[in-house]
This record gives sequence, structure tokens and C-alpha cells, in this order.
Amino acid sequence: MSLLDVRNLRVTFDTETGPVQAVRGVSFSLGHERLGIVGESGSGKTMTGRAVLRLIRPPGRIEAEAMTFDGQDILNASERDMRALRGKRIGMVMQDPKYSLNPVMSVGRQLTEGLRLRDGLGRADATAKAIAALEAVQIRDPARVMDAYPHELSGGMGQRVMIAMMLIPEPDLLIADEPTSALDVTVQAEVLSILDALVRDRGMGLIFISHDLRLVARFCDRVLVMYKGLVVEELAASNLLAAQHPYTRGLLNCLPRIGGQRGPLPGLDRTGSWASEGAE
Ligand SMILES: Nc1ncnc2c1ncn2[C@@H]1O[C@H](COP(=O)(O)OP(=O)(O)OP(=O)(O)O)[C@@H](O)[C@H]1O
Repeated sequence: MSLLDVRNLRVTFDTETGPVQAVRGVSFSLGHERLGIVGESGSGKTMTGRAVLRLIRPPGRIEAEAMTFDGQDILNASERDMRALRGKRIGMVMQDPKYSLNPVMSVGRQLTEGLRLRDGLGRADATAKAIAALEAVQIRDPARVMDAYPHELSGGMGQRVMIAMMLIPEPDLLIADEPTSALDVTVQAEVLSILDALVRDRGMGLIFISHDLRLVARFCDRVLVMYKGLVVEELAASNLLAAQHPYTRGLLNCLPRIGGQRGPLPGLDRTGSWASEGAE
């Protein structure tokens, strides 16, 4: 059985100038695997991830034929049931730690609060578990970081803290939105290997949203390629770099090449029939 099933998901924002359809009928299922979502800015990747957690704020709204997580109907689940899933069985790591970490709470308190309130751990046990989680994301001075407030952390450090926070409850599904974009390549590789181990050893499902097609090709099992709120192509990650779809090829052609000719970045050619598919 798949872990997550999404059928014909739509996310619409009702604006003064009319509805904006950010996601226009996306379907996919996810097993215990790494599913990449790629696509240009504004193609609906983030909104797809947030919709799975039902974290779309008004004026945005979600419609779908079905959305199930581990057999549970998450399209019609109560807000209370969703709160029980979020951060526990389904985690989300956002692009920017600024929006996920509480600015007025020390890192240690943020990491231990759930363990104490939700899991009923004592202070010492919760602290030990939080420190272990920080060590798992390669933070070398966890005691100092536990005492720090989010604004005292660098971008990369904040991102690692956020990943640690998401991993503490050992989620069954992790939605990671550009989780390594603020990290240097060495730390990025470490974080990816942590995520990889969770998928391999614990059977976690991972949705990995990224602009980095090379990274997705290397790291993921399958990929959805999104354009204007639609999935234009779904393929094995190992086939991504050789994809034939004109939009995917366009994205690949925009990748900078090491040692390649310098010149203006090529624009995306949007003249194919796929470009007007489903357009209003
Ligand atoms: N509050 C809002 N009101 C109107 N439209 C919105 C609102 N929030 C998001 N959108 C629209 O949703 C679309 C999809 O946005 P989304 O953040 O999912 O794209 P993305 O593919 O994740 O982009 P990026 O790679 O830049 O993060 C955007 O085109 C945006 O215009």
C-alpha cells in the first residue's frame, strides 16, 4: 500500500482580480521512497507540499478527488486530526528556517518541547534526545546551539536545526522544501545521507522539492516535473538528465555547466502544446 495518495489536487487563491490556480490537478502516489518535485519558480511545488499538510492559508483553498496518508483521509480530516499528524507522522522542512523556528524561544526549548509535552519525557531525557538529533545533523557544539536563539544562527545552521527538529518525532513522511539550499556542499551531502538512511532503514517516505535537477537526479528515486501547477512529466530520477520532454529539457538547458561556454542563460521555450495544457 502506498503511504500517500493524492488525486487531482487543486490549490486556488481567490484574489481581487479573480482566482489564481497555483496547483491545477496534480496526482501522485508515494511509497517508502524519495520523490523529487522539480520545476521553475512559481510552478506549484511548494503549494503541493503544503497542501498535503493542509497548510494553505486563506484566501487559498484546497480541492481534490482524494488525499490519503497511510489509509487515512487527510482531505476531509478535522483540523484536530491534522494537528496530530503534523510534525509527528508528517514533517515538513521549509526553505527558510526563519519561518519555521520560533524567534523568541531558544533552540533547546523548541527541540525539547514536543518531547516533553507530546511524549511525556522528563527534562534530562528530552535534552539528551535533542542533543543527539543535533549531532545527527553534524552540529559539533550542540550545547551552545541548544542555548541559542534562531537569530543567532547562520542560515545553514538554522536549516540543520530545523531538520533535526523534524526528525526527532521520527516521521513516516517528510516533505522537504529546498532543505539543503542554504548549506555548503559538504553539509549538504551529510544531510542528504541522513535523509537517505531514514528512507532506507526506517521506511520513511520523502518528498524532496528542489530547483537542483542534478541533485534530484542523483538523490531521488522518482521525479515529478511541474509547470504552471501541472505535472508535465513523471519519470525515474535516473532518467531525469536524459529527459526528452521539451519543458524538462528547457530546465536542463538552464543549468549552468562547469567549464561550459559563458553566455546569456537560455530562456525556456514555451511554444510546445504542453505549454498551453490546461491553461485558462
Ligand atoms: N497568497 C497568494 N495569492 C495568490 N497567489 C499565490 C499566493 N501564494 C502563492 N500563489 C501562487 O502560487 C503559485 C505557486 O507557488 P509555489 O510557491 O508553489 O511555487 P514554487 O514552484 O514552489 O516556486 P519556488 O520554486 O519559487 O518556491 C505561484 O505562481 C504564486 O503566484
